[in-house]
Amino acid sequence: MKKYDVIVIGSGAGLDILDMAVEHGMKTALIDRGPTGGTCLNAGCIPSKMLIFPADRVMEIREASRLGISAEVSSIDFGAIMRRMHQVVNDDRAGIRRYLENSSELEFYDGTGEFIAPYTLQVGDQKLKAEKIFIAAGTRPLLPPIKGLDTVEYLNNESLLNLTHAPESLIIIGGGYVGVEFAHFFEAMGTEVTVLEMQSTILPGEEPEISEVVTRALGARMTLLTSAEVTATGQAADGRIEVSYRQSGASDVKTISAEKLLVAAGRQSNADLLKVDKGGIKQDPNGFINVDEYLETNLKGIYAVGDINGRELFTHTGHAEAAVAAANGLHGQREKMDYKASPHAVFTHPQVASVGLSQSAAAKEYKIMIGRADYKDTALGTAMMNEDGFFKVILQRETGRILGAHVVGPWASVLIQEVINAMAVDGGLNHIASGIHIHPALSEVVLKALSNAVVVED
Ligand SMILES: Cc1cc2nc3c(=O)[nH]c(=O)nc-3n(C[C@H](O)[C@H](O)[C@H](O)COP(=O)(O)OP(=O)(O)OC[C@H]3O[C@@H](n4cnc5c(N)ncnc54)[C@H](O)[C@@H]3O)c2cc1C
Ligand SMILES: NC(=O)c1ccc[n+]([C@@H]2O[C@H](COP(=O)([O-])OP(=O)(O)OC[C@H]3O[C@@H](n4cnc5c(N)ncnc54)[C@H](O)[C@@H]3O)[C@@H](O)[C@H]2O)c1
Repeated sequence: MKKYDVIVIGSGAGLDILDMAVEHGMKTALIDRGPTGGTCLNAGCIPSKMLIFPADRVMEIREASRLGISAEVSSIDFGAIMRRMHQVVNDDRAGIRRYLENSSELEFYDGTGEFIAPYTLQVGDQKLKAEKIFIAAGTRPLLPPIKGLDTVEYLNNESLLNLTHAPESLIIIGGGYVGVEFAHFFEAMGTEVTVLEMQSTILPGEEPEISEVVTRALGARMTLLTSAEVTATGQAADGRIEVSYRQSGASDVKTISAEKLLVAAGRQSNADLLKVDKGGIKQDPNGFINVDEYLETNLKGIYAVGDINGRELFTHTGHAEAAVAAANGLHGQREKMDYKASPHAVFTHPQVASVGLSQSAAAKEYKIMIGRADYKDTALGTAMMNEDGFFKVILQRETGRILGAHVVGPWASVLIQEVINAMAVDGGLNHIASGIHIHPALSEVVLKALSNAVVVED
């Protein structure tokens, strides 16, 4: 049995904690089954955005005609786009691996860890023990209960990265984050795309008016079927994938087919691979690890951060949680994880970004004011001839504190940042307005939305 001060499981957000433990001279082990660097680097944020950036350029070229520029995409080297993505991912992964394998300050266990008792893990034939354990073992693609799915060759966010040509047609199950980001990418690459979403709208977690804008924009480029639950899949003799779905209210089942199928139906916790139940660690009914506001599990000294605690499945949140868990677990502090200004962005076309409460959630808890400005209300938005983009803020009526903000349109993920910063310090209009805004920049839409805030009657 090898004894450590600290064991970290997972090389995504877990690496932050590993670094801090090593910096403090603690005897530290990392267990990771790979690919090194975790989901974000290998099959999530990085490869998807390496692909979406060229897709955004395709859309700029297609949309240039409304500015009087006549241009068209004459050809796309899909292979080159994929190779560039692999190069970036492989280089980064190799760099992390070199550090893990060569560092004399930590011990790297390259394999699947399993709890065999509280505070005790096994990797292969090695047994490890520590009083401080940080679980950052992430999630994997969820396989929805669809008849026949195990008999067809479907893609997920990992396997699609191995495509060498853009499929002629693609059906995507799920109109959430992964679904709408890859729908944008593949359509821009020339694929005929159909998205099936069982909720009544795509991006069901966003403000309804934001989902509407995205639906209009993507709907002009592809088929979007909402309230459509996929019930069965099969493979036709010619290799095409058949997908059967029922739309709510309809009694008949319809079947469509395509060259490829992408399953983008959510994520499943990796806590089962880690056998956390044998370690006495409690999970919720969906298998995510229960943590308190300090990110500690039911066992003292064992923390769970990132996707595996099921709170928010975003890289930036995982890193913020890692900082809190490290402060508590390594430095003996009592810091609570604060999600109030935890944002997200969806890199589809148009981009979506959001932070804090939705309008309906805010109205349940507070008396509110709403401010909205369209991109076209600003000089640059007018120059861009942007018709649909807007920025919405939700304020607490009595205090003017920002409770939430929601954006759809170009650079949404960047525009929202100043609101995130203001929210992090419980700020309002004054926090945003105290900085002079460059004219004529798109950031004026943020200031305009806040200045337009009006009382919403209960
Ligand atoms: C297609 C896609 C695009 C995304 N885009 C974005 C984005 O743009 N922005 C954003 O913020 N988020 C994005 N996300 C979400 C983001 O990737 C995740 O929230 C983040 O990677 C989770 O990090 P983590 O450290 O919790 O887990 P992971 O990065 O998944 O790391 C877990 C590690 O633990 C290892 N592991 C698991 N079980 C064991 C075990 N038993 N023993 C040893 N090792 C184990 C795994 O192999 C893995 O290396 C995206 C996700 C997907 C799927
Ligand atoms: N830009 C980003 O930050 C980003 C990008 C991609 C993924 N992510 C993270 O990864 C997570 C997983 O993404 P995701 O898109 O796989 O999950 P998701 O939960 O966002 O969306 C899955 C969708 O699939 C639908 N669905 C499930 N079963 C279905 C069926 N049988 N028929 C039709 N529709 C069905 C669900 O209703 C849901 O809307 C996200 O929640 C997010 O946290 C983040």
